[in-house]
Amino acid sequence: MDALYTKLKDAKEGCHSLLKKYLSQDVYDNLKDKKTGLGGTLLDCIRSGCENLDSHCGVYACDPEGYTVFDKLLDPVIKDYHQVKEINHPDPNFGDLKNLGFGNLDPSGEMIISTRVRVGRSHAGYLFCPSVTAEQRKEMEEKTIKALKKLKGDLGGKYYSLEKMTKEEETQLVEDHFLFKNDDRMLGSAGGYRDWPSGRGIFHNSDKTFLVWLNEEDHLRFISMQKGGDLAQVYSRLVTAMNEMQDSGLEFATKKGYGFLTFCPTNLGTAMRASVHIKIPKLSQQPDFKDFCEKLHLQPRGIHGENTESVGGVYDISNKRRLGLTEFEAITEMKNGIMEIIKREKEL
Ligand SMILES: Nc1ncnc2c1ncn2[C@@H]1O[C@H](COP(=O)(O)OP(=O)(O)OP(=O)(O)O)[C@@H](O)[C@H]1O
Ligand SMILES: NC(=[NH2+])NCCC[C@H](N)C(=O)O
Repeated sequence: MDALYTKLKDAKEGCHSLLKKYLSQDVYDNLKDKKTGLGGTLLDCIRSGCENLDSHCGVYACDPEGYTVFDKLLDPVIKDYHQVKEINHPDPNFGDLKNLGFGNLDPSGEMIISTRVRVGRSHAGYLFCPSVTAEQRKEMEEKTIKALKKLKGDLGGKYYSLEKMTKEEETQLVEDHFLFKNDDRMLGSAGGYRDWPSGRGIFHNSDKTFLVWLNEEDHLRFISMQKGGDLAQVYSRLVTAMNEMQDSGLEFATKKGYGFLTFCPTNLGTAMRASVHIKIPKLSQQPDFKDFCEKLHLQPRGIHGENTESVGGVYDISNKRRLGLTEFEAITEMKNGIMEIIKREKEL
């Protein structure tokens, strides 16, 4: 670990990660011999950011308790990413579904191709990617399948194990933006693809508007998505599903003031990312495009996921902050930002 830390410390050009910013020699010395009750180490938290100097965040939590044991590093990273002065995340509040104050963000259907809202969740008491075992992943898979079987009506569906899927089925699901893949070098170096594809899979309803990812970056990702810009419908479906999951017997990892615990500190709190795939050929060419998004607390991505390129002026634009505000505030921040994006594109 000392050699990795030296590599990070010596890095200059091209290394702007939050890990580099906050892992001072003092913090390093203070944390280097600590361990969580489950055996999680500082190395588990920092390996990816040291091996990938172009990381943005560069830190992961070894396990839920990592957020306490390694708080001297993780707390400043969390405050910086989510732009909060204190870590004091509110209780969940998804708002009043009958009175959300938004509907379809693009009724003409000219700009928004599709809308997606996801939340991450971790099973309480389990390790995260760097050290979870294949047996534990299988155990979590079984528990999750049992819980998902209780979903009824439009949310009900089937589980597809990655181990049993054909290569063609897998490729098609990835192409259609439904399924994850194993090509994120930052997640890979954090241990995200150990024992691949064992214990991984996807649950979805027949329309593929409600999906659950098992044992990708987080133990669980719950996703609602559909074509077009009807954010109210997509969000309401996710909230309904999450309400049903409360009675499903699954116990999610949380920490007071931090909300729902996830592997990456950028996802903590609501663990919610609400995105649209939107055509913005003019705005995306403006020199201030990134700053414009940043000011609206939005994050632009390419359309095949994080760290991919845009295709034909279509971008994935989502809320950047997930901690320090309620789910309803986060979705409203995203909605307001997307309305500004649409307005500016139309003016150009
Ligand atoms: N609005 C959207 N419409 C259709 N597909 C989407 C939309 N937003 C994201 N996707 C697809 O979801 C998949 C996952 O994307 P990505 O990994 O960037 O985000 P994520 O699942 O929210 O996780 P993370 O933020 O941890 O990377 C990709 O295939 C991406 O194209
Ligand atoms: N999928 C995520 N957790 N994305 C956030 C950042 C991921 C990566 N470790 C980085 O620092 O750039």
